[in-house]
Amino acid sequence: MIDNTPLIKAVNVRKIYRIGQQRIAALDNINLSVAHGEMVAIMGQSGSGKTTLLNCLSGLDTIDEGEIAIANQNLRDLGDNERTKFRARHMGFIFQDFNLLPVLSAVENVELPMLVSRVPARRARKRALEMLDLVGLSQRARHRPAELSGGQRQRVTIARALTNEPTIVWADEPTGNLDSETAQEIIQLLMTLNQTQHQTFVIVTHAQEVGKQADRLITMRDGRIVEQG
Ligand SMILES: Nc1ncnc2c1ncn2[C@@H]1O[C@H](COP(=O)(O)OP(=O)(O)OP(=O)(O)O)[C@@H](O)[C@H]1O
Repeated sequence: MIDNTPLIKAVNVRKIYRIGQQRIAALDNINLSVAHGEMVAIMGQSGSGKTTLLNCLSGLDTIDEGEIAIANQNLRDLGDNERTKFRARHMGFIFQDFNLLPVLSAVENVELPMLVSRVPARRARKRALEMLDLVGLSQRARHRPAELSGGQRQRVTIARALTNEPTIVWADEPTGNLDSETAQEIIQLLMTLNQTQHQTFVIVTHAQEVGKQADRLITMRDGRIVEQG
């Protein structure tokens, strides 16, 4: 049977930040659906709510109104611990600043989420090496982050995000700390993973190139989606 349910569904989502008397509607009536295998870019000016949207969709942050369902699971129905487990099982994350552990080698960084999920050590090592191969870094498996270039570090982060075969990978400014040539390589890698592995990506970015190459571009302004091409 064909599964037509969207992988990500957000209905009338609002998120308010309160600082003293001030209320900021960081997300204002967001409605959004993302299908399995889509590559979606979220763009918009600084402060328009992109990171807030990513954090709310991924359950890192809570919402004030509306509903968010991921793979048919309403996030509201999960307690904190359950939400953490749900994230570990279904989601991978890529951030601008890589978030790699400096004392671990590339392969150890990549296998970490698997060891946390209690994958046996030998299997985790094998898969981590396969993932590093997939992102073109097999020759650097024993290097620590400080011994890698920015682009190579981001490849390690991407390999780590994909190890647990996540349903969705969220990326917040994945090329933000990279020069334009390296950024283009990373975008190309994400596109290839989207096409060959059918990996669903939701990417917050300022890079026009990502917006142009994604299946769909969502533009935000003042907490609202103003365009969903
Ligand atoms: N923890 C917080 N407390 C209060 N206000 C916040 C908080 N986080 C974000 N905001 C406000 O919410 C709005 C949306 O912020 P957000 O970080 O989502 O924007 P963004 O589009 O990701 O910006 P940038 O491109 O600069 O990263 C902004 O007005 C911001 O000042």
